[in-house]
Amino acid sequence: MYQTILNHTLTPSAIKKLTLEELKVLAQELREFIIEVVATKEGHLGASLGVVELSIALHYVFDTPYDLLVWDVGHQAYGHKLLTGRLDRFHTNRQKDGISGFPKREESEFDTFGVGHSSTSISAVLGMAIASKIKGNHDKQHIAVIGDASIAAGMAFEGLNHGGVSDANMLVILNDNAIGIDPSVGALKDYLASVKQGKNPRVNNMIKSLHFRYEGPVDGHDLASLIRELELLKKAKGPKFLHIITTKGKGLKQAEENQVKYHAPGRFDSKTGELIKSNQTNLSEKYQDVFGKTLVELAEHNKSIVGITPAMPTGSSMTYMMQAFPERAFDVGIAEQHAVTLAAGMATQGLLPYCAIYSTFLQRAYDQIIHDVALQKLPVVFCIDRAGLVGEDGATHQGVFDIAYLGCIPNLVIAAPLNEIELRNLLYTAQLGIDMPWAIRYPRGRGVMKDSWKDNFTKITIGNVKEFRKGNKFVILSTGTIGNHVITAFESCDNLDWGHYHFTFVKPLNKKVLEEICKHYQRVVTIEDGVITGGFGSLISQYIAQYFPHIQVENLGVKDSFIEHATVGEQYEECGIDIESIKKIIKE
Ligand SMILES: Cc1ncc(C[n+]2csc(CCOP(=O)(O)OP(=O)(O)O)c2C)c(N)n1
Ligand SMILES: CC(=O)[C@@H](O)[C@H](O)COP(=O)(O)O
Ligand SMILES: [Mg+2]
Repeated sequence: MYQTILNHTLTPSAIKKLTLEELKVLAQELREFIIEVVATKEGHLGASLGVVELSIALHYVFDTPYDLLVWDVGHQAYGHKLLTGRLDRFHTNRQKDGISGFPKREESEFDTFGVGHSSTSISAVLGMAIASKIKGNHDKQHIAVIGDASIAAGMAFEGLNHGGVSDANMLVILNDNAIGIDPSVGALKDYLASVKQGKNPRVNNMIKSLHFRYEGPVDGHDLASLIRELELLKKAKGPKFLHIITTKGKGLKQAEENQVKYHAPGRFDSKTGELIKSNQTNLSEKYQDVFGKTLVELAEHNKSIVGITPAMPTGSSMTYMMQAFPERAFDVGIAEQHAVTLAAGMATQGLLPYCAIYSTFLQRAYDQIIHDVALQKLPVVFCIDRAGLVGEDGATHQGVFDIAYLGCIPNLVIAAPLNEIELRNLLYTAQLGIDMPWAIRYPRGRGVMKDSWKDNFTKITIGNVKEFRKGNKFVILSTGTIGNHVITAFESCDNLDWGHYHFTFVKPLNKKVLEEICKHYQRVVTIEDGVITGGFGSLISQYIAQYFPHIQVENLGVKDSFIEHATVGEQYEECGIDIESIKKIIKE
């Protein structure tokens, strides 16, 4: 790997001394460096490649970190990280104790706002700009870089709506590459496309009508034009908007041609760009695919089923439903709140929406779950993907809160299958007829079944608890796929006096079985791959404290802290819910 201009001493003040030609070389080197590292260390690729010139131009023109720069989502900020003193550590990106894959305030003074969930940047910079004004600082600039998919979210519009009537020194840069993770959707996308084609000057009016000074569209890979525009906007006061056009994956042929796959491609050959295929054979199915394929099977027979995803068709495997029943499957863009209330509206009219949302992003739609769905007891099936620990995306993306935030909502069934077959049967059972919403949570990654999971469907009884082991003194109660760790741990421990029960349902909790368990055992250990406070462990502990106060309970799961980026295995270990930790508990 060579660097001439890009090197560890490079800082924004050094960048300012470079000529335009040198900046162009820097752009080339930055791309090569990102490609080389991401090829082996993995991570998000296409988005960062697309904003290489923008990253350089921003640090060249603005006085960062004095001027405050916020990257929306932050998956495109690798160039920014490399230009702000993190080149030496970039190979640790997303690894345990390494740098985060997203901007993070404690990591660098150049990371002015922690990000990971989309569409927060405009509100954040407006808040900063208003604070600067109140503190009497009128020359500071506050810049949000937001993508075309992220700007379509309600929250971004709320920020624009407020920003337009402020006289805050804010600059919103729309990085328009016409794609999110999957192709962008919605009317705004069409609107932006027509502006690019020069057909529709109305978009200027749309932004202008919100009282922003509008500039663009500008070629976001043309450094000279970018610098020129930014220099002009730097001098201007008040709310400003710059529309730039870029290509996601710019500079790597495959990433430009297959933008969905190269959003976060996994390992690839840095020279050829070809993906490196795993040589593992006989892999279990991914939970997302069990969901996606089962949904199609169910939808073939049950005409009331519809599918909804907010901007994650590939990630959630809603793509299967979209291909099989295009008129019954909806990608609504980054709009979790809308997705949930849309589902509620459909449910009032007799449809059965399967609303697939990552656990972490469902947090956005909390009020809608309570107010629009549960309160009205509407039959919506929340298919909560990426529930539990998610690995390298880290603290912003952990799906560890859902049991806690859903557990307190009345009129809601919460299920956590043990494996692919149970997930499939829960999806099946939900469409047999439900009189309230269901939430079915399942994790990122692959299942545990070595044989086919595509068995005949079996109805699951609400409140189902499965006894895996009978013991006499001690018992482990698990919910969800983490129960497989318990099963494996017991396989290598003989003659133990431990029992093990898997609770398919966290809500309603099967009190009858729980009572029998409590009468039989003296010590209870609960385990879950989510937060203990408010989670499965808390619910069990509450029950036991009330009715069997003599029983000793220990809760395993995520304690009161955010779990940072690492492999999922390392995160399990950190939380004490990996197989070895469980073995230790049962042996000791
Ligand atoms: C609230 C929320 N929902 C979904 C996501 C998942 N997500 C991450 S990046 C992304 C697409 C962003 O597209 P865009 O804003 O156009 O940026 P680009 O990747 O094209 O640079 C999505 C849907 C998220 N981070 N936050
Ligand atoms: C940046 C972002 O939010 C997504 O790209 C996320 O990283 C996707 O996660 P999965 O890899 O689990 O689909
Ligand atoms: Mg985009």
